[in-house]
Amino acid sequence: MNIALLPGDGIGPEVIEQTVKVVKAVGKKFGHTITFKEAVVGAAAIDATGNPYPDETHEICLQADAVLFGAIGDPKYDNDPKAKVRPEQGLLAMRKKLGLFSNVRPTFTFPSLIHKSPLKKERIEGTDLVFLRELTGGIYFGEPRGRNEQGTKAFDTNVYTKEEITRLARMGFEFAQKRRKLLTCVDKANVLATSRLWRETVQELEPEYPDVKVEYEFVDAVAMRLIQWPKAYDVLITENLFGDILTDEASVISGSMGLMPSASLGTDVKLFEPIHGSYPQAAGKDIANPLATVLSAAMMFEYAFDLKDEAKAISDVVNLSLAEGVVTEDIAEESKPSKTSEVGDWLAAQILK
Ligand SMILES: NC(=O)c1ccc[n+]([C@@H]2O[C@H](COP(=O)([O-])OP(=O)(O)OC[C@H]3O[C@@H](n4cnc5c(N)ncnc54)[C@H](O)[C@@H]3O)[C@@H](O)[C@H]2O)c1
Ligand SMILES: CC(C)[C@H](C(=O)O)[C@@H](O)C(=O)O
Ligand SMILES: [Mg+2]
Repeated sequence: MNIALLPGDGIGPEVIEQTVKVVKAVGKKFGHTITFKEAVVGAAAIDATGNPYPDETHEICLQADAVLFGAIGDPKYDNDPKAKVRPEQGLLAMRKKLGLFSNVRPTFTFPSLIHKSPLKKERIEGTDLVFLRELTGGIYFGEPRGRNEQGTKAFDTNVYTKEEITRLARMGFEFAQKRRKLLTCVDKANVLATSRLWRETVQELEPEYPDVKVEYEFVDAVAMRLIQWPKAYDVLITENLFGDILTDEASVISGSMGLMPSASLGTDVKLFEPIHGSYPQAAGKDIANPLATVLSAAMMFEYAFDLKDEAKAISDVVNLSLAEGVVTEDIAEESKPSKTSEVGDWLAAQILK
């Protein structure tokens, strides 16, 4: 297996480093030869080449069997709205050029962490839902975008084609068929033309999947119901921006942003990334939670290589680390939290035990 590593910025390199330890341990235990090739992306790539997603990085991704991505983003760009080149452009260009149209973002609870969520135990215990966030369309990419000549007016355009909606929705139906057979289409069809096309398209597909029950809900209502009664959901499909926002919200159910993994799937190579960002306040401090990225590697074994035992070996040791309290400060109890690097070492050692 040839894996491209894109650590990126902030805590990205630290969480990727721990994940590599875990992936290497899995390779050793199960007898896989795994090679890694590192490439720059984000602010690190701007510093090195002027381009947040250089051609060389793209080539390395295309040649890989899977990509592991850390995070991008740097306060020097976040605080300068006039910056012409931004790390986030690298992330978006990467998703677009690699054809990663579906970002699979599961939300689940960890038995030993239920009490870390600010939400009531009985509401969240047993939550098991998955968002399929459309990733290469919508307002993130629509044209025209920009400002008027005077710079006093700014605009973004939300665009979706039927084809873009159909391929994401079909994936949603297929996920639902393998799970609890409930699909929720999240939109704002009472206001937006794009959302009405989403609703219409999904309605047209319904007869092809008679075993799947489909519900249509407005995004504002889902924002509320998601934390009020998360167990009401199974598979949710939605556009790029709504999915971005709702999945950060959903991370509260599990207890920390540092826990939630994702898989970006599409037409070509598959990419695996935590849902969190570069958490600049923690960069270089060895305190960030590496588990979202480690669990993204579990998704890699499952989705890219169809190796379920290897994926389970990772999720099992993650659960063990949580139960035994070998965790970073965001989820640690009063006892001394472990460092990012200590969690990585512990997980790798456990896998090889
Ligand atoms: N996919 C990505 O690369 C991605 C995603 C989101 C944000 N960003 C970028 O990251 C930068 C920071 O953005 P932000 O502060 O809004 O989001 P963020 O996800 O980096 O951090 C938000 C908060 O979540 C928590 N958190 C995030 N990751 C954690 C981890 N591994 N362990 C423990 N706690 C964690 C922290 O409390 C943090 O303050 C920005 O430049 C933004 O553009 C990148
Ligand atoms: C950094 C940003 C462009 C990105 C997004 O909005 O997709 C992030 O929030 C994410 O969730 O991966
Ligand atoms: Mg986000």
